[in-house]
Amino acid sequence: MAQIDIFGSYNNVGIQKITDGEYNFEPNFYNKNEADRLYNVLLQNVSWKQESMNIYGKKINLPRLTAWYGDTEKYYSFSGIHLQPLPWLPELSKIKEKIQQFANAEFNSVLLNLYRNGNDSISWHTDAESELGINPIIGSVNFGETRKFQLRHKRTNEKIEIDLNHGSGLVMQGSLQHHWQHQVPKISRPAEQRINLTFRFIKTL
Ligand SMILES: O=C(O)CCC(=O)C(=O)O
Ligand SMILES: [Fe+2]
Repeated sequence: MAQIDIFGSYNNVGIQKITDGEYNFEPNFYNKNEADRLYNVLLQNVSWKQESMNIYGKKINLPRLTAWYGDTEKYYSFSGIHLQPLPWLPELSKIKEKIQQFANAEFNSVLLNLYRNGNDSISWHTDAESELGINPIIGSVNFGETRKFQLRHKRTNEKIEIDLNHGSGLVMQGSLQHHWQHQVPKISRPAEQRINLTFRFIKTL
């Protein structure tokens, strides 16, 4: 298999069964017009916040803006941040319906990330918080700048890279969250803003 660099497979559209997990990538989840419209609606109407983390007593801003929407009785925490979801915006509910169909799964909340430029990022982590249960299904939708989404197997260090383009949809499922970490690294080239939505199902606590 031809390897361009340390990351595997660039040609990874559709359902991909990988070591210890699977994902489904659809670059044309939304057409250009619809993606353009949703990008603008979300940029303007989502309540973007600068959240911070406490690391060894120091307040560190996350390198991106975030927002959290969902069924209002759900509570969620990640990286030590406790959030109470905002009630669904109409456009977010519509995106939820569409990604539910694609993922063949139900979601009750969405975490949104706004990467303002190439300096914004999310570092290696899993979405395997206990509230999400065993083998969580995560539905991701992307607007704006194309950014690299990287997966890294925790044991074998195997790596996969997916370009998450404007209007794309990605579902991570199976045991993927337990065996693979993912990240969106910083880039040095000039970059426009990017909006990512990750839909999740949080079990009632
Ligand atoms: O921006 C992305 O594509 C990934 C975001 C992510 O991993 C997360 O919010 O947990
Ligand atoms: Fe994640």
